[in-house]
Order: sequence, then structure tokens, then C-alpha cells
Amino acid sequence: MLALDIHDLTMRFDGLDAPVLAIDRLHVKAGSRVAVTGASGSGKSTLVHLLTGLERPKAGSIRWGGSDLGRLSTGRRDAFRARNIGLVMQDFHLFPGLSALENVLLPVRLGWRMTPDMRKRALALLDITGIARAGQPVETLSRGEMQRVAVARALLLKPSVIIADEPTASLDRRAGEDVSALLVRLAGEEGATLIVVTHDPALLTRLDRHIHLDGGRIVEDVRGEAAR
Ligand SMILES: Nc1ncnc2c1ncn2[C@@H]1O[C@H](COP(=O)(O)OP(=O)(O)OP(=O)(O)O)[C@@H](O)[C@H]1O
Repeated sequence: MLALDIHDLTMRFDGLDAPVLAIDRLHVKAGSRVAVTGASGSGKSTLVHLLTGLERPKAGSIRWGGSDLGRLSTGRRDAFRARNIGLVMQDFHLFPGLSALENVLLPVRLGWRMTPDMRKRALALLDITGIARAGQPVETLSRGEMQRVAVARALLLKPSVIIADEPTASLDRRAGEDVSALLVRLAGEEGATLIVVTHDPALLTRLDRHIHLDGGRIVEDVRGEAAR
């Protein structure tokens, strides 16, 4: 479990007058479940890229526990992400031609961290996520099943943080509800801090803090019962 602390964060892109993201201060308690909402262009994806270390802030700090992502080299940020952050994206990012199990195991294979225990955990996660045939080619799964494989993959290395970017946006209502329930339940069981970009009302009601972005700034931060 890792807490998040942001201080004086600014992200600018060349050619734009205003910063696309400007967050003076944000603290997210370890283990909490946070939604990020905002209109198109409000800075949600930029925030995800910064929180995962895919991009480095132009100014300010982003700390996960004791690690300040802005101070790490690209290689160290990549290593931090691989070790600590499970990512679930809207379009699953699975590899066709590989089975569900091979997709879940791909990141550890690429990182040369494959062990028999890892295979056992991958199979257990596929079972928990309701994927009956681990050997099924991933391109033959339904979209809801594909996203459940992506959730299993994100959880494989027991990440301290799970970040999901519109995880239900390309699913129908029923599949979206299944994925929402699963994501929140497993993050809770694993004790991970969960940050989800979403506009899905069914998913929003499962999260206990809602942060709303407008023009790259936090304009609303609602917690507890009021968030549901
Ligand atoms: N690499 C870049 N170079 C220049 N401008 C960028 C870059 N990336 C993002 N932007 C701009 O930053 C702003 C915020 O973009 P961002 O993708 O974070 O918004 P968003 O809230 O995720 O939008 P959406 O919901 O449409 O995905 C937009 O105005 C976008 O055009």
C-alpha cells in the first residue's frame, strides 16, 4: 500500500499558454479508492501518465510513499511502475495470438521474473476473475472477459497501487458492472490504493472519493457518503 502526495505539480506542453495540469496539493491515503472525473481535455490522461511515471512533471513533486517520481530517471521510473503499479486501460492492451494465461504472464516473462509460483498465481487470478479457460486465445474472449484478463494481469505482482483509465468505457452495462465490482473488490483484498478515471455511475458509487478536474485543476474533491 502506498500513499500519494502531490505538491505544486505543473505540466505544460510546448505551444500551449496554460498548463494542462496544475495541482497545488493532493494527498491520497494508502488503500483508498479514488475516482477522477472531468470533461474531455481537463487533464485526466495527463494525470494518469504522471502518476504512473510514463511522463515526468515539468515542476513539482509526485511521491508514492518515499519515491519522488520526478527525481527518478526514466529507467528507474519504469522499474518503479513495474514493481508497484498495476495498470488497467480502456482498450485492455492485450496481445492477440496469446492465451489469457500468456497475456497475464507476459509482463513477468518480459522482465525475466517468471517462477512456478507466478504461474500458479496467474491461474488463481484468472479463476477469481471468472475466466474458465486460461488457454483460450485472448482475441476470442468477449470484451468483458478481455477486461477481466487485464485486471488479472494488473494484479499479478501484487501492486501497491492500481490505476485504471476508463476501465468500463468500452464495455456494455452488465460487463462494466462485473469489471467494476471485481476491480474494487480485488484492490480491497490486496490492500492496493486504487485510482480510477471514470464517468461510469456504477463504478463511481463503489469509490469513496471523487476528484473532479477542470482545466487541469482540482475543482471538486468529495469524500465518503457524499461521493456515492
Ligand atoms: N503531448 C501533448 N502535447 C501537447 N498538448 C497535449 C499533449 N498531451 C495532452 N495535451 C493537451 O493537454 C490537455 C489535456 O489532455 P488530456 O489528454 O490529459 O485530457 P483528458 O481529460 O484525458 O481528455 P479525454 O477525456 O478527451 O481523454 C488537452 O488540451 C490536450 O490537447
